[in-house]
Order: sequence, then C-alpha cells, then structure tokens
Amino acid sequence: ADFSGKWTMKSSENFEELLKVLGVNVFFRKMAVAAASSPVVEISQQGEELSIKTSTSVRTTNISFTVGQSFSETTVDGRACTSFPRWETDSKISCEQTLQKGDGPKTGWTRELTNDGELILTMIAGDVVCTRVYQKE
Ligand SMILES: C=C1C2=C(C[C@@]1(C)C/C=C/C(C)=C/C(=O)O)C(C)(C)CCC2
Repeated sequence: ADFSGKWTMKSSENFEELLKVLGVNVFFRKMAVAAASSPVVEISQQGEELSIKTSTSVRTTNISFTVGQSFSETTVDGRACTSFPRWETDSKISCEQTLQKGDGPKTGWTRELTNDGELILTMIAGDVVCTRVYQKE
C-alpha cells in the first residue's frame, strides 16, 4: 500500500480521552484538542520507507522510518519512545512504542489505508483507542 499524499482529517474520536489516560493536564489537553482539530498530514513513501509530517497550529512533528526497523519518536504526549513499525496487513502498519525512560500506559499507533482511499490513524494508550480518519486532499 502507498500512503503518499496530503491528508486532511475528516473525523476524530476519543482524542481527549487518550490524552487524559496519558495524564495530560486539562490546560494542555484543551490546547491539543484545539490544535489537533485540523491537522494537515503529508506522507511520502518509498517502498518500506515513510516520512510523515503532521502540522498543527501549535506543533509540527516529522517522523521518518522504515517498516520493520525500530526508530525514535515521541508519544502523543511528548515523551521519548522507541517505536517498532511492522506490516499487520499489506495496507496496515502497526507500531508498538516503548518509553525510553519512566513508565506509563502502553502506547502505540496504527495507520491503515482503506479500500475507499481513506487513511485511518489509531492511537492507543492503555485501554483507550483514539480513531482519526483522514481524506486525501
Ligand atoms: C498539538 C499537540 C499538543 C500536544 C500533542 C499534539 C502534538 C497533538 C497532536 C496530535 C495529532 C495532530 C495527531 C495526528 O492526527 O496525527 C501536547 C499534548 C504535547 C500539548 C501541546 C499541544
């Protein structure tokens, strides 16, 4: 599957609940919910290598990784972690995260291309799953 393209978010659920489980205080939760309500995601993929730029009014994150190889990134609440992305199916990448220091709820994410061309991002923290659906611009 090829995730390349410019994506805008169509729907989001459980995003604030995700941040709450991660212990983000209400001030930063409200900021994040507002900032993350209209993100722009740009993905370029070359085979197994993906670069994902997620732009919001407050913070822009860039990650680059090769599926099957671990890399360093931060959890959604900004803590350094080691991530291990792998193909769950030929159109879904699942990524488990391990905090580099300290401890907290188990976190991870998945990104999946659906048959009707949407991109589904799930972010997991403990038993909370946040689901965000993106459409190609
Ligand atoms: C703006 C964000 C902020 C935070 C996280 C982030 C980065 C949330 C954005 C997530 C997106 C846009 C995910 C996606 O849809 O890929 C913090 C909690 C540190 C608080 C400061 C504002």
